[in-house]
Formats: sequence, C-alpha cells, structure tokens
Amino acid sequence: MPRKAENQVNDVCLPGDPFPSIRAGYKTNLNYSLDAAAGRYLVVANLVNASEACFDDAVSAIKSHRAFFNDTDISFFGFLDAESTWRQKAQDSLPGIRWLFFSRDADVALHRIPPFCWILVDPTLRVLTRAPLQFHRSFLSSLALLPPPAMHGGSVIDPPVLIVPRIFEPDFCAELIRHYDSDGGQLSGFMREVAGRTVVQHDLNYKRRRDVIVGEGPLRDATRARISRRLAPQISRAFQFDATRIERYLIAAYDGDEGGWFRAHRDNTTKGTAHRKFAVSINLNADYDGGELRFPEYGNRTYRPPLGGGCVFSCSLLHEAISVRRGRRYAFLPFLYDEASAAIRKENAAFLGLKGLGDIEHF
Ligand SMILES: O=C(O)CCC(=O)C(=O)O
Ligand SMILES: [Fe+2]
Repeated sequence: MPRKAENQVNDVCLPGDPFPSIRAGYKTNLNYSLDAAAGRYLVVANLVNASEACFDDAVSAIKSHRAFFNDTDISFFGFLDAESTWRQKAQDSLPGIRWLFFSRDADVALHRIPPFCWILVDPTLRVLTRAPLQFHRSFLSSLALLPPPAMHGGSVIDPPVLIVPRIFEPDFCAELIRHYDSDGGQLSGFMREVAGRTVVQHDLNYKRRRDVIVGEGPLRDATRARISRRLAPQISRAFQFDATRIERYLIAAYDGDEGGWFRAHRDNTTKGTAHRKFAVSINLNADYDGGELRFPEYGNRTYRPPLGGGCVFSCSLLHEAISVRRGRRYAFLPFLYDEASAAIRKENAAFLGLKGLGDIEHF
C-alpha cells in the first residue's frame, strides 16, 4: 500500500534524503562524527532500544556477509545503547564493522534515524535504500550489485572545486619557501571538539606536516594582496561568494621522507572553525611526487594545482592531502570567509581552547 504523503514528509530518511548528521561515542573518539566516514557506501542499523535477540540476529546477518565490509567499498555502522548490559558483545571487526554507542541524552539527530532497519547510505551521505531488519538476506545480498562507490551516480561525479592558476608568481613562491626554510616549521595538529571546547590535537597517523605562520609584515601583506586581487574575484564568479576575510597565513610542508599527509577531514566541524567557508591550497613548488588533494565523497580523482596556483573548495567537503612519496611539498593554506561568518566567529570565540582569535584579517 502506498505510504501517505504526510508520512513521507515527516520521515526524514527516505531514499534521496541526506542521512542525518550524527555524533556518538566510538572507542577512539567519544565525539565520533559519522560524516567523516563518507566516501564509501555505509550500511547503518539503528539498534538503540533493540532487544538482545534482535541484536544477535543482526550480528549474525552481518557476519554471514562479512566480505562486503572492507572500508573501501562498504562499511557497516551499528548504533547501540551506551547503557545496554550486553554492549560488550558488540565488537568491532576491522576493516569494515564498527559499533557506535549513544547515551540517554544522545545526539538529538538519533530520533531521525528509523530504528530496526537496514539503511544503505551513498558515498555522499544520502540514503539510497532501506529495509526492515528481518529482510537481511535480500538486503545484504543486494550489496553485491552496487557499482563501485565513485560510480554510485551512474557516472563519475567531479567535486565542486575550482583550480585557479597564477595567484603567486614563481619568484614569490620561492620567497615563501625561503621564509619557511629559515624557520624550519613546527609539527602541526588539527582541531577537535573536546568537552565543548575547540582544542588542538596531534596524531601522526592522521596528520604529518610541519607549518610556519607568516607573521605580520610585508610578506604577509603581499600574500593577502595577491589573494584579494587574483583569487577572490574568481571565487565570486564561480560561487557568488564575496570572500572578505582571511584566516591563517600558513606555509605548510609535507615531507616525502616521512610520507607527509593529512587524512580525510572537513575544515569547519568544530565551534572554533564553523565560520570557515572556503579552503585554499596554493602550491609553492612542483618538484615532488604524491601530495595531491582528493575529495572522497566524489571518487578517486586527484588535484594538483600548478606552481603558484590554488585549489579552492568549500570547507564542508571531505578532503585529504595524500602522502608525499618523493621530495617535499610546500603549500600556502589560508581559509577565506565573509562578514556574516566573521560574526559567527566572534560569537564562537568563547569556545576556542586557544589563546585568542589568532591571525585573522580583512582583505
Ligand atoms: O595540503 C593541502 O593542500 C590541504 C591541507 C588541509 O586540508 C588543511 O590544512 O586543512
Ligand atoms: Fe583541510
């Protein structure tokens, strides 16, 4: 029988809908965001409030289709009650099978995820199909028919990124590299939300890079002038966004000797970074191998802007800098935002576990 139209409107997990953005406890990260798992198909089962028998059935169904869950094509995420007495039975099996735990005061989005069914989510985190748990055989065996993740739309879908050549002249790139080399660079971290505050964390498995911040003075002014004159108008044309502010005058180096990389992440997921709109990667040299940018929600295509050129993308896209295999990749990596996001930044400054607002300036 067809579902009533009003039910369909209230049901937010229908095929085509975005899968709700949720956070839950994971063993390595108490504030794990499922959004970070984009880039492959996800099979999700919300078993919060399920009986132990229902959980056992789901686990044995998953086990009998174990080979599908390899973290490259498909991952399974089961949601459970953090308080359930049998939670120790829910064991991860990597690659591919993970359990997330929700406490009673759980993430408000959890109620938007229909319970006791299998939900298949595409690599861009939109619902593809769903089926009641008891239909495990037909649901799980149909995973064999899925095209490779990059082809989920029937053809390759390129990410909405903009490559802008000739922002920095070759001589200016060389000057920035000299500035970097005279300093040497500090191992850099990444932002995480811990107990309501945005703090810097370090994990070499996640990020291997050394950075130099260009302090106030003529060199910083010269980077800002070029971005404002040459890059901002291109962003305005492509995205109708007027970037008026810049955060981070940062020169980064990824070293091939240590396989420098920055694993898949989004740049605006904490309160302290929510104001960021566009990320920019301006390559300062070309004598290295590897080190391309990749956008896992949009397949395997990689991007390498030319020397002095930039790759511009929305801070909410999942992206990674893949490992440098030879040489050293130098890049200038600012974030751009506008006046409306400057107000958000001011409001959120209280949540920053940093010393202050940092190196922020108007164009
Ligand atoms: O290496 C790059 O081009 C990207 C760096 C990046 O994603 C970041 O610093 O947030
Ligand atoms: Fe980033």
